[in-house]
Amino acid sequence: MTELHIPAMAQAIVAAHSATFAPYEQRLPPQPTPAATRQDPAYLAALQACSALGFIAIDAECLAHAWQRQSVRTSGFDARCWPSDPQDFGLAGADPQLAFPPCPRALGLYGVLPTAEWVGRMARAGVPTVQLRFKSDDQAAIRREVQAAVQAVQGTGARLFINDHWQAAIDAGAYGIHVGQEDLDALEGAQLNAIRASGLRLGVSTHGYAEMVRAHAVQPSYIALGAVFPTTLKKMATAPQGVARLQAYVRLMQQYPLVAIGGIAAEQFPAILATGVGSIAVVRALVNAPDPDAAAQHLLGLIPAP
Ligand SMILES: Cc1ncc(COP(=O)(O)OP(=O)(O)O)c(N)n1
Ligand SMILES: Cc1nc(C(=O)O)sc1CCOP(=O)(O)O
Ligand SMILES: [Mg+2]
Repeated sequence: MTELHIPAMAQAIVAAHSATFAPYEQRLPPQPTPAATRQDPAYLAALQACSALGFIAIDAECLAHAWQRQSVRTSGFDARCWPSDPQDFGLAGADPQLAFPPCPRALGLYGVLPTAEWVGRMARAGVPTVQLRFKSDDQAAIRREVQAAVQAVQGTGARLFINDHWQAAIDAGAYGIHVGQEDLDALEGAQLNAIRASGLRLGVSTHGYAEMVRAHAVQPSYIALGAVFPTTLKKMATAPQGVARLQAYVRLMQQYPLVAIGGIAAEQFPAILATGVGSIAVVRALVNAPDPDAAAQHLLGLIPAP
């Protein structure tokens, strides 16, 4: 394959996959093709094509490398074959010594909740996985809220993850910790080792291919995939991924328990579950519901119990 073929190869990829990513393509406009970091034809074609399909630069780069590795591994370039083999993304060969403790593949309905009171209420309603997402800089208030959340789930059987405040979570004996990419960047190696040594499970947020690869480097207990749909809860740095991308991520990340998050309401549960994720995380679908306990019962009826 010579450089003359690269535009044709890129067009073949776009032609084969634009229908798959079409429902959200309108929201994800073509991106500029980033500067190439290598010269292999499959890599160059995929870099152009994935940018045209709306993948941001870091994800187009990641996909282009995977497409190149796939072409070498299968001894040929096949535009129809969207990369989904972990080894093509450098995701194979986990080190069990460095992995965080496992959690169930299916975490079921996952309530992400602003206070310990909400955590207790939803745990008592039967939500099997809950997270305290308490945003504050007041260390004393954080410790109080985390301890109250740990107490609030006692006797309910709910698994409690603490968002962001990992030291308070360890000290209070929560089930696990959830961190985002920026939280991960801010953690020093010794701090990550301290979380691992604590025995708490670790969940990590991701918003595309590059972040999934980054998350894999720490071998967390689960990986969250978001934001699937637009959310008004917080300002997102990346566009909503849509169900087609979620499906592609689930195919690739089968080695992890997977949680879908972002703008998900009852109507979308069947489509999200059909992708194969084991858990759906929601905030507003519970917290903003006119009757949160009834909303929890409704959502619990839509998702298999873990
Ligand atoms: C289950 C789950 N997924 C993603 C997030 C988002 O975490 P993060 O990126 O750290 O952002 P903040 O929640 O801290 O604003 C989450 N909390 N839970
Ligand atoms: C807290 C959070 N993190 C997201 C991510 O994609 O990382 S989306 C999100 C908000 C989810 O709230 P709702 O269910 O109300 O849309
Ligand atoms: Mg965070």
